[in-house]
Amino acid sequence: MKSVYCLNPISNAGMSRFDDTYCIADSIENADAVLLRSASMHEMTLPDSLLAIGRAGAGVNNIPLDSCAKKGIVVFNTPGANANGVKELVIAGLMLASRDIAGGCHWVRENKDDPNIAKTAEKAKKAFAGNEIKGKKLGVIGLGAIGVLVANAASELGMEVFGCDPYLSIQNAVRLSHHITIVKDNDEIYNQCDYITIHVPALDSTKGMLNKRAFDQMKDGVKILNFARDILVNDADMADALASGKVSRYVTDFPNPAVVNMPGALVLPHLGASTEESEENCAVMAVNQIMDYLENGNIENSVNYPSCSLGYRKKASRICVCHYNRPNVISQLTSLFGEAGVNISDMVSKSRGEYAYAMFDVEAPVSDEFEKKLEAMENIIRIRIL
Ligand SMILES: NC(=O)C1=CN([C@@H]2O[C@H](COP(=O)(O)OP(=O)(O)OC[C@H]3O[C@@H](n4cnc5c(N)ncnc54)[C@H](O)[C@@H]3O)[C@@H](O)[C@H]2O)C=CC1
Ligand SMILES: O=C(O)C(=O)COP(=O)(O)O
Repeated sequence: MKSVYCLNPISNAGMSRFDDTYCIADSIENADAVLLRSASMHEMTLPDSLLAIGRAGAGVNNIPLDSCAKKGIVVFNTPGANANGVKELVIAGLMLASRDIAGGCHWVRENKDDPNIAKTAEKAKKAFAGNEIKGKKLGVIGLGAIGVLVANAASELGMEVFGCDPYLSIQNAVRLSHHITIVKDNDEIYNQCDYITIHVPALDSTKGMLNKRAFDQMKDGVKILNFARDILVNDADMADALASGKVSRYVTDFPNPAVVNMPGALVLPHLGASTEESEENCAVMAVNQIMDYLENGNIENSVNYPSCSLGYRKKASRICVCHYNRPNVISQLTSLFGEAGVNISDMVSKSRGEYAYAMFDVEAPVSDEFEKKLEAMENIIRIRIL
């Protein structure tokens, strides 16, 4: 029986795919797999039993990817599965930044006991007037699953859209509307856009990228949207930019003690992916990937190991090897197979940075002694015999 532990509630659309060879554990101890959304795993002690982590979502800055790789724990995410949910909220964010919808609603609530509210509203409304987004320039930083959808939707709404992504993938490039202007660096976006929305992962290289240097290049009164991660924006510099009027609105999906106290900031409680549809899509994708890894050893959409597949397991045994990406590992493995008289009927080997993964289908079951020999080899992180 394989044991799965959930650190966050995961949609039943995904959980119901687990058959009776799985149990949902109430502790991480002895778990084979963990499923989660935004819970942080950085301070957790992970059991030796843990083989896989499935992030039902895109961002993986809540998971210690490298220390997991070193323990042979494969971490998966669900690319694109919640992108439409986020796109729709970003479009709402553009409206919230342009029209004082929040201020207007607040005024109505505050005046709810006024019997003449209909008449008073007609006088009060001028305080909440705004601008239209049509014809304005939008800069999209990061043209991944979400950025492309936001760029295309904003263009459909009549905005002039500029996008920047130094690592733009071919798949995303072909999804991008031909109305979008691709620029070479973010400075071109900072210089000319009325609205800027950021859709990059939280990495050491992107942390604090929207800072004083960036704000100084922007147009006065620029509106910033952050539905990616709070640490992408330098909060102290944002507070100054809002106070000086350089930034006229900051719409963010990430409350923290600094941002909730900034006048001009409109803060949502991380709602981007909180739609029934996104929760279902992410859960189904995460569970499918975890089941395929636990049952067949196949890796799809991992963020710390390469993609690697031999399809469904049909032979007597499948040997799956997490190892360091160093010379000679595969030849040493295949020599050991040869010495033990184990015939390989199919194999695949892939690498990703410092780590690599290999799978061997063999004709006959292998002994415990053979497994121990494989485990004892240099540069081997984990051996799994299925
Ligand atoms: N508010 C919410 O609920 C959600 C937030 N997110 C956040 O949004 C981020 C993006 O999500 P997806 O679009 O699905 O991911 P993705 O991986 O499809 O796209 C990220 C894009 O950023 C690009 N990129 C990386 N560094 C860059 C840089 N310095 N400048 C410009 N582009 C750069 C990459 O090349 C990639 O195309 C996630 O990492 C996550 O932090 C994702 C889903 C929900
Ligand atoms: O997928 C992401 O990166 C998100 O930020 C969504 O997070 P959530 O699953 O809503 O906790």
